[in-house]
Amino acid sequence: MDSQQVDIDGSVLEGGGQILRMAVSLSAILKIPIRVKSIRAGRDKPGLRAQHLKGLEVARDISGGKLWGSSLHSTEIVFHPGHLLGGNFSADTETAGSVSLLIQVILPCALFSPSPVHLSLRGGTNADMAPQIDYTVTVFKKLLEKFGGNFEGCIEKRGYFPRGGGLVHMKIDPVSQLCPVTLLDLGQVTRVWGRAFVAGNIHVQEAKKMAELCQNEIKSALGNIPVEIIGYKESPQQAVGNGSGVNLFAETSTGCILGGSSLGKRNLNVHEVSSQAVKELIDALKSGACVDTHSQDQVIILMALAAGKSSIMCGPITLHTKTAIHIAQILTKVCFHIEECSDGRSIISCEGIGMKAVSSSPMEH
Ligand SMILES: Nc1ncnc2c1ncn2[C@@H]1O[C@H](COP(=O)(O)OP(=O)(O)OP(=O)(O)O)[C@@H](O)[C@H]1O
Repeated sequence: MDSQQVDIDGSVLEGGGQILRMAVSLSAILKIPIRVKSIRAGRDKPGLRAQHLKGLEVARDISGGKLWGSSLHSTEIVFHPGHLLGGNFSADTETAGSVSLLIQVILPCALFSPSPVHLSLRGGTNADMAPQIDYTVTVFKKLLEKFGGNFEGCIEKRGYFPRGGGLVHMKIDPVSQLCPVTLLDLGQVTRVWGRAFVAGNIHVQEAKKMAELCQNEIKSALGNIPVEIIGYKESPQQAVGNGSGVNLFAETSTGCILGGSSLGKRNLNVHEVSSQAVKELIDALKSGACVDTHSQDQVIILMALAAGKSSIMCGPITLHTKTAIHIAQILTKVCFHIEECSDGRSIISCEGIGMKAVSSSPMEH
């Protein structure tokens, strides 16, 4: 290991799990040993939760690295990466801990592995405070494709709070380099689609009602464009436990894709669940930003690693995005610029480092 160990403060800005995920991914890709302290100090229950722990363990394995301090509730870890590997990897959060957040830490590593990476990930597929898996395989996938990356995702089983138990398979193809992306014009909305789902002991009529409500609200907000929201019940073979929610997506004439989503909760009725998702989507579209508030922080790592200048029109910069930029700047030394427009939007740009994948690995997993 020739680089010096870098200290990362997990309490800065958002102070959540994203700091750990980004730091570990970049550490593995750039082969920079790190120590992350004060992990999730900004959260009610600081330290590693199952989802963070399992993500770390796969990052360790995919990078042939060494990990110290990785136990539940630990607030400090040391990670020394080795060489990235292709092959098969699996993780199980054993809770409703989000599969999408496992993907957030593993996928960037897999992009720079010497051969395809196959993942089998168990946990919550549609969990709160995280991308629903539908968002990852639709919105994030399309954005990743713009950077020249790709993956195939297969949702074999869905899992909800509190049991989890969902199962997602992914195949991630390595890139030689990521290409930079310019997204400055939202264009016109050309199509909205989505799904309202229920599973377990919730009646299919709830899903159908949510779909109808979303369809009507979107039509009245956006006018005469194709809108197709389906409502259905997951079969018992396709889902573990009870759950419900909505995932909406909009595509525009300039190739942008934005999402809005919500999850059913005991104290929310179908009107509230559908309105939440519609509001998220319509607010994002009305802001004129080319990415929604959630993708905003998720593309930062791709921008930093791409070969050349990326510029993306965003809405007001979120704390998650500021945090992602902070970590990317420490580890890649890339300088991000934020240009504030008079209408409240912001353009994030940076000259990425042009990270190259290694062409062969000493040992496959
Ligand atoms: N509804 C949503 N749709 C898409 N992405 C989401 C959604 N909600 C949250 N995210 C994304 O999930 C990630 C959550 O990061 P955060 O630091 O809060 O992680 P965490 O691991 O859940 O940790 P913690 O429990 O410490 O908050 C961010 O990338 C955020 O953009």
